[in-house]
Formats: sequence, structure tokens, C-alpha cells
Amino acid sequence: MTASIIDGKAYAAGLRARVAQGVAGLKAGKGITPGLAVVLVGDDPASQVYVRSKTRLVAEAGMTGFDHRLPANTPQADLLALVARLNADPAVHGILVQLPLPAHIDSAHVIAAIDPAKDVDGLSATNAGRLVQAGSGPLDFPVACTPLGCLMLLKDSLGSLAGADAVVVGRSVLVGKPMAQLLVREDCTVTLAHSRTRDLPGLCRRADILVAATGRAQMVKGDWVKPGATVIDVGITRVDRPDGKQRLIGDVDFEAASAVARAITPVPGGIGPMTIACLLHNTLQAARRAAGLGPAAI
Ligand SMILES: NC(=O)C1=CN([C@@H]2O[C@H](COP(=O)(O)OP(=O)(O)OC[C@H]3O[C@@H](n4cnc5c(N)ncnc54)[C@H](OP(=O)(O)O)[C@@H]3O)[C@@H](O)[C@H]2O)C=CC1
Ligand SMILES: Nc1nc(=O)c2c([nH]1)NC[C@@H]1CN(c3ccc(C(=O)N[C@@H](CCC(=O)O)C(=O)O)cc3)C=[N+]21
Repeated sequence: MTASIIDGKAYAAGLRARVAQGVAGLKAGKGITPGLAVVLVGDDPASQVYVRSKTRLVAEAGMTGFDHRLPANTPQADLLALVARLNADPAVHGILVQLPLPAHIDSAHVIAAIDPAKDVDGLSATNAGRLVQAGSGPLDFPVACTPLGCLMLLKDSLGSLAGADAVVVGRSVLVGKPMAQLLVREDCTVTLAHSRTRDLPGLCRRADILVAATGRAQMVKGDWVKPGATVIDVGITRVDRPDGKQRLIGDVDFEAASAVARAITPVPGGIGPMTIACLLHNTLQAARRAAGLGPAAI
């Protein structure tokens, strides 16, 4: 059996086009242009590439981007002061502080300073708590972009997820935990695995839905995958190629897993583009809420 490849790049392009329509509607109807501020502290080259492509896609969606690049040695107080200015700026509807932050900065403190209404990463305690408490109704607050993108692709690929055994490997605040919450809400039976999990291969082998989000390149082997499972690969590891360029590798051994799985996301071209499209989606919805409007149907 050969798995079908879940084309996150194509799905993300469609989602961005729908968001762009929503942006145009908001401009025409209310004269409001959604604004997204991206804050990057330090000069990590991978993050710079990510922020650059984000900046281009923000403009393509018809939004205004506000890029703030601060040196790696920026004092925490300066970063907090910037967040406070962005919170108060009515042209800014979404704020994303790129993680990880340099070691001298307390990330939790910075995230807690972001106005929950502008927290388009869904990372604040308020929005993370809303997700934990959410019932089956619409999610009318920002949900973490990567898990939201994973969920959209899963529903597109599988339809209903109800009753499925789901295993999420990785328990970060950014990916694993909100992913598990979203899958519980879809009536999956969820196991949240991590580095202390016993018999991870055996656990993964029971999963109808397997989400890998560890950052350990090709950790998930072909024989960890249940035949017929749907595999979502969130991990991104950059490795140097002999020609000096870099290539991206996921958390899953793609070749081996795709011989067993029903469907699988590739790296690149899977979850990465969905994350950015969901960030734009969250920014549009935040701008609509700020204007007292209901969510756009996307
Ligand atoms: N495609 C996209 O859009 C995005 C991709 N990413 C990528 O996803 C990956 C994960 O990101 P993030 O969640 O932020 O990472 P973190 O480093 O914050 O978390 C990694 C998690 O994986 C677990 N883990 C690490 N090694 C193992 C192991 N050997 N077995 C089982 N579990 C393990 C850790 O367990 P423990 O808690 O016990 O330490 C931890 O919970 C990275 O590669 C990142 O680059 C991230 C965000 C968006
Ligand atoms: N506060 C915060 N929120 C995040 O959402 C966040 C973050 N910090 N820190 C870093 C991770 C990583 N991340 C990616 C998003 C898109 C791609 C992406 O577009 N990837 C493309 C390839 C891009 C390339 O070639 O470099 C793909 O997988 O096809 C990758 C990685 C968001 N993150």
C-alpha cells in the first residue's frame, strides 16, 4: 500500500485565498485593514527565513505587517515595552513573538504580557484555557496555528475523527498540548506522549491518527505506524546538504511510513505552510472581533 500524500501546501494556498477575500471584505465594508506584528529577537537564520516568508504572505493576503527585529541581547524590559506598545496600537490586531526567545528572557512572562485579543498564536493562558474549556461550539478565540492547521488537514482527509485512537508525540505549549485538546474535542481518544513515555513504538502502533511533534529527525519509523493510519508530521529539522544548501527533515521516516499509512503529510509542503495560513486566518478573525463583527466563514 502506498499512502496518499496530504498536500498542505495546496490546502494552505486555498485557505490564504479565502482569508484574502475576507480581508478585502473587511476593508470594503468597514475600512479596516488587519495588521499583524511579528517580533523576532536575535538573528537565528532559520527564524529569519520563516519571518521573511511570513512577511510576504501577510502582504499577499492584503494585511499590514509590522516587523520588529531586535538584537539577541535585548533586555527583557525593552521587549515587554514593545509588547505594551503593540497592545495599545489600534492598527495591530495580531502579535506574534517568535519562539524560542534568547535564554535571558522569560518567555512565559513575555507571552503573558500579550493582550489575549491580539494573541494570534493562542499561547496566552487565557486562550489556552479557553481551548481546554471549549465545548463543541465554534472556537471564537485564537487557537495555536500549527495544531489548528493539523486539524484542518485531518478533517479534510478523514471527515469525522470521532472514536479514532490518536497519539500525539510531543507535549509543548506551542504544538503538542493544544493538538491533544483539539483532538479530544473532535471525540478522539487521545494519548499525549513525550520523552518519558514507555514503549513509544508500541503506543504509536495503536494510533489511527499519529501526530509527531518532537523535533527529532525521522524518529518515527515505518514499523511504528499502524497499517491504514493517518500520519501528521509537524517536525522540522534543518540539515546541511553536501552542496552547502539546507534541506528540511520531518520527525517521521517518510519513505517507510508511507508504505504503511493511509495518508501522510510531507516535510516540507505539509504542516509548515498550514501554520502560516492559520496565522493569517487568526489575524483576520482578531481584526473582525476588534470591530465588533462575528467570525468570517472560512
Ligand atoms: N511545521 C510547523 O509549522 C512547526 C514545526 N515545529 C517543529 O515541530 C517540532 C516540535 O516543536 P515544539 O513542540 O516547539 O518543540 P519542543 O522542543 O518544545 O517540544 C518537543 C517535545 O517532544 C518531546 N520529545 C523530544 N524527544 C522525544 C523522544 N525521543 N521521544 C518522545 N518525545 C520526545 C519532548 O518531550 P519532553 O516534554 O519530555 O521533553 C517535548 O514534549 C520542532 O521540530 C519544530 O521545529 C514547531 C512549530 C511549528
Ligand atoms: N510564536 C511562535 N509561533 C510559531 O508558530 C512558531 C514559532 N514561534 N517558532 C518557530 C516555529 C516554526 N514554525 C514554522 C512555520 C512555518 C514553516 C514553514 O512554512 N515551512 C515550510 C518550508 C519553509 C522553508 O523552506 O524554510 C514547509 O514546511 O513546507 C516552518 C516552521 C512556526 N513556529
